[in-house]
Amino acid sequence: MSTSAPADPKKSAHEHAVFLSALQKAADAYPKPQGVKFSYGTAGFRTLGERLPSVMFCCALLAVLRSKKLGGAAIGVMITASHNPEQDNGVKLVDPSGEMLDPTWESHATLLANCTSTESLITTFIDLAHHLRVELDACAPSSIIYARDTRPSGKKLVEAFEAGLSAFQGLKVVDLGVHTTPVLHYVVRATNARDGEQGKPTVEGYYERMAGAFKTLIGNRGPLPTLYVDCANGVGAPAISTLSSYLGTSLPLQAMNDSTTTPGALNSQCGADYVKTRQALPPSVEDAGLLDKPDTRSCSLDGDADRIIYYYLGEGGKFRLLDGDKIAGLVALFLMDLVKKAKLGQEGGEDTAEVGVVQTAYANGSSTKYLKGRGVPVTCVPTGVKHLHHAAQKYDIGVYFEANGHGTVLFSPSFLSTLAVHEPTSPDSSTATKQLLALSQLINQAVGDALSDMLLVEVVLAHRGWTAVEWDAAYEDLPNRLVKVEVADRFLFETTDAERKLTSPAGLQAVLDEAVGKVEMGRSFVRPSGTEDCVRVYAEAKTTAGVDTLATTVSDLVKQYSKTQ
Ligand SMILES: CC(=O)N[C@H]1[C@@H](OP(=O)(O)O)O[C@H](CO)[C@@H](O)[C@@H]1O
Ligand SMILES: [Mg+2]
Repeated sequence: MSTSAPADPKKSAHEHAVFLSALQKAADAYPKPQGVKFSYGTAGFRTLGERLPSVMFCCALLAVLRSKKLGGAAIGVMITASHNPEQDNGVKLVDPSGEMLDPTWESHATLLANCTSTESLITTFIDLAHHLRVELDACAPSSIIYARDTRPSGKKLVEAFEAGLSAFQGLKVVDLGVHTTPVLHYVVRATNARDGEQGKPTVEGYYERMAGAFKTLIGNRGPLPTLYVDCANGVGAPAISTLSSYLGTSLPLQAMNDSTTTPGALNSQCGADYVKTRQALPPSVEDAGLLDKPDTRSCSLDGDADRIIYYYLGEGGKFRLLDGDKIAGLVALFLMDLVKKAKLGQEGGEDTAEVGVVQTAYANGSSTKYLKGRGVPVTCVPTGVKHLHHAAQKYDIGVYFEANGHGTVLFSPSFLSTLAVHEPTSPDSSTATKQLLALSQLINQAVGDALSDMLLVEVVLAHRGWTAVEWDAAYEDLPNRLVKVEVADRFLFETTDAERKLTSPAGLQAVLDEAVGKVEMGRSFVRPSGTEDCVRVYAEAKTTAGVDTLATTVSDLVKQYSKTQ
């Protein structure tokens, strides 16, 4: 197994035998359920919580392997199923930088999770370690940080995960307990950073850094009007309560849907996904009548608090959605103004930094037009945060958001170095430079984060002196529809051009183009979901009638072509 000669072969062989026996004993308690095929997708493993104990065990083995492979760097493990129903759960690994697991390791996770016996699991694991040239002995350091959300199945899944860890000697293990997904990503990133340059690697460090930067940015503009936060009855509820205590009076937060113990309440009739897909208020928020007061804004988090959607009631009590696209527009233009004011160029010249926005094909056409019309470079990438994150890293300041409210803003290391040594030539440029530095601390640099994004929106609104109404005035969304179509085999559907065109089934794209051409300002695309067993159809058009026709026509064509293959 080892490529280098062990110092004491006898001792080493003995240790290995002890390890194998411990692994076998632990694994026997977590057999793979029969008839289930697990797959590590965009968001890790995700299915009914009761099916996942064996997967959790495997994830412990893989996390240790990855940490040892990376010289003992801390690897994160998050147990959550985000916006999915309460009975679901899931698990994903987080790389040392706080980003999603390296995609080349996803197949290793799938391989381990599908082993049907303890023997095959152990053989597969040992072979994998050999193939990846990883030393499994206790001398090779390994460090794991894990957390879970509030789902009832979480506790048992943590036990299964810990059973996997227990087979190894000399691990450094940190159990953060019940926290949001972005907290876990932050702590992993900060733990692996040099000299605390990403903040203190603790939960307290996360809240302190964010709240401190917020107070700096708000200055004497506070206290802001109360913000109503729908917590989806998930882990966002305790997180909002903790954040509130750090914020003091600078931003009064009133939590709604904050019951984490009511059975079945999680993500039910509330939360960011509900609001975005239904384009309506959660019934509980409507009943509370809180938004009837003028200019009151509200937001919804998802079940693990990495997504956020804003909304308010406009003229005549009409529901108005402020989604990920609207957040990206608000934030990108604010950052561009700050970069300009900071005069980062030579001898007080103007901007040298590029602020870009990354979207997916789900971004509303009006948002893309709005950004491009204001000189903001826009990149379109396939669905999934890892694609957006990587594309955003190419800009000095990369703003990325999925329309559903998952996103963040990344500051490149070279841009941050420029800011750090910049010598402002005027009070305005000095203020803007300080504000950009504070923003880089406010905004989660590892992953989309509902709490940090919420504070970012509040900062921009306060600086602009805007309510939700002025923010919303940027552009009018084109009417749009998102439809799920159930087909026998969604993998028949293959895409190209950032998922905007189909290459299979043969001939379908040509008839789709024809259908789109018949509708004024029509746009539509079809792709297989990466997280659910369905094909998704997106359509938008100038009018509601047009978009309804287009969505129905395209869905019908999808059904028809899925049968003719
Ligand atoms: C249209 C849509 O909202 N798709 C979601 C959904 O992906 P699908 O591959 O479409 O199932 O879940 C992903 C993971 O949470 C998220 O990144 C993505 O935005
Ligand atoms: Mg989520």
